Amino acid sequence: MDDMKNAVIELDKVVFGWPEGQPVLDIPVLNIAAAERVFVKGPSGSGKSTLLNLIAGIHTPLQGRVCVLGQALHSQGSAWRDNFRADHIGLIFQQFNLLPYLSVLENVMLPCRFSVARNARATERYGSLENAATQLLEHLGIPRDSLHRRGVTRLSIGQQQRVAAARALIGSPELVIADEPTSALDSDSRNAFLELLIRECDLSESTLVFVSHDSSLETHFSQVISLRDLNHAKELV
Ligand SMILES: Nc1ncnc2c1ncn2[C@@H]1O[C@H](COP(=O)(O)OP(=O)(O)OP(=O)(O)O)[C@@H](O)[C@H]1O
Repeated sequence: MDDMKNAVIELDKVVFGWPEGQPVLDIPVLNIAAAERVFVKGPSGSGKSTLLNLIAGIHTPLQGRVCVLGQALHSQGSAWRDNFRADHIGLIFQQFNLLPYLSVLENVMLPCRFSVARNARATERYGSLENAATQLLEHLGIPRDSLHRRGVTRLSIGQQQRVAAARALIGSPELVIADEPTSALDSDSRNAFLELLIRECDLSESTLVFVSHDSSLETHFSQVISLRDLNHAKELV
């Protein structure tokens, strides 16, 4: 029971399938505790992104319970889940999803425009939103002045990925979810990026759930989940 109290993510008898298809996920149980660094691995098509989308409340299950930070996402409507995600979850996507018409700083500050709670946490910790974004970018290796006011399209892929990480981390969300954010990088850059990401998650006490098909990254994490083992959906086993 103590584990459950401490759980940031709890999945119970979760089944998810696309309309008119067989279930792609059938997960009897998954508990992830606060402050864990979780690596989710599995072959292409095994449902890694789908699992992340369930945890983020982007999708809801056909059956079962998905609880995040003690909230039952499966029984809430999409507007509630959108607000919950904005307040509590930082997302890093494979394609980064930065807004091309905004500067680096504006992209990083964006989540705080949609969440009073994250805005308040960022401002409290760093004095102002702009200072929060500036500090985070510097921690992640994007130096001030030269780059911060630039449009994001004028950055390298590695730099864009760090901007995406700063955007996910601003306002210290309790949960950071990253979907293959290192796939465009060489292995040295992957390791350097991961070390920075984990250090920042430690500083903001965020739980990290990180998906990759690159098993060499496993050593950075406190918990490794294999979708082959976790997922009982028949066609994927
Ligand atoms: N929008 C969609 N509509 C229908 N089927 C989908 C959709 N998105 C994904 N799928 C299917 O769901 C299954 C799981 O996909 P998912 O993207 O979660 O896998 P993944 O493990 O993240 O793959 P990859 O490593 O290639 O990104 C796959 O069979 C995929 O074809």
